[in-house]
Amino acid sequence: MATDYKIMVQNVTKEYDLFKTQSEKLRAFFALNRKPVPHFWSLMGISLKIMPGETLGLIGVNGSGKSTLSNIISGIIPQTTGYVDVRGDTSIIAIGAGLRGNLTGLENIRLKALMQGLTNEEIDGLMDDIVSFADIGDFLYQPVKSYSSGMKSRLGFSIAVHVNPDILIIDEALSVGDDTFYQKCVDKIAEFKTEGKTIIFVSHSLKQIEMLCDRVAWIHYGNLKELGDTETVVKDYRAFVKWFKDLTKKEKKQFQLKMKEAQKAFDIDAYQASVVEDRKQQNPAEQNVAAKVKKEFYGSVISEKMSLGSRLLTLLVLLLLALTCWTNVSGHSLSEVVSNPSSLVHITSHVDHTGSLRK
Ligand SMILES: Nc1ncnc2c1ncn2[C@@H]1O[C@H](COP(=O)(O)OP(=O)(O)OP(=O)(O)O)[C@@H](O)[C@H]1O
Repeated sequence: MATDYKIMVQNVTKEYDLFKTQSEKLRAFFALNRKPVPHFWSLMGISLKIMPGETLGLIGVNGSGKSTLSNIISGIIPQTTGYVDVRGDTSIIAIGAGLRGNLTGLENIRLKALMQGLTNEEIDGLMDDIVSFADIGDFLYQPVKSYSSGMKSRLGFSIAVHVNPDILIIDEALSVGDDTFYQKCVDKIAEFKTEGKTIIFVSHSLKQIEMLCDRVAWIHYGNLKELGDTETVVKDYRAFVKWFKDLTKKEKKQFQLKMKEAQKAFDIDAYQASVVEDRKQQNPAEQNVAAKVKKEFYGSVISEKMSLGSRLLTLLVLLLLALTCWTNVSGHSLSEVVSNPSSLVHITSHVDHTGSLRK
């Protein structure tokens, strides 16, 4: 049944503005005439469903959008368009994901568990198990910023599997551990599978994918290239990797450039129009398709961009704030300044011998 899914992702896109510096970002924020900023579409319309108890693998070359998708599903970052329905609590394990560098391992355990909704008593009850699974010795009392990536992964994995999530998202976390820890994680994942939990498993290791996943989604430069049973998708992906490896250095560069250019040139309005057209063809009797699709695209997302009106309002508030501060410093009353703005340049306040501000 279509409603049986645990996770549904529909027409999900993710756009990044490519500012070179922070000051460029700030200038663009206050600019009233929007200069075109280079964009990059990390995801260009992903739709898929994940069933309860299923382990779905995410594969694809570096930068194809796997982490972006898993971060959107786990709620770490918002999508630009589209609908994401996650029916249950998620716990994401990526190398160091959600760990605070300045806090010790122990403090991180408590913080992450509290954020997952556990009480202090429940955390006390789990602490020994989490510590023993992570097995990082005295590093537990050190700030996480001093950890190696393997240690971060151990701690992150241990916390994530012990807070008992419905949905486990594992993003490359097994790639940095040693063999013993790797085996422990694989056993834990197998245990989760038998308990019927839903797992998203992101990995470059096709062997791990083949061993653990029921189905696989191949993400290819922001698109869902293939979704299907593990054997077929992994076979097709291997063929692509072989094809790519056989290219000359120049051809490889050209191919990558072409794919990245397509991600920069992606037209969200044209994509939306194509979704409307597909839907009309599939279901000619359906009414108000364009309006429905628009709602599905933007109904559940908060715009990350401010409208011109909001920017003008922010600018006005900041100016008023600056004026109030300056009026205060100048020692004049607000009504004086309003009736005679030039009084602002004549500061009447001074600091007396006790260090207090006097008018
Ligand atoms: N904050 C950001 N700003 C701009 N671009 C970003 C940002 N985060 C990710 N990207 C870009 O989005 C694309 C997808 O990145 P993502 O990390 O999802 O890929 P991935 O498939 O997980 O890669 P990998 O296998 O290397 O981990 C990349 O081209 C990346 O450079």
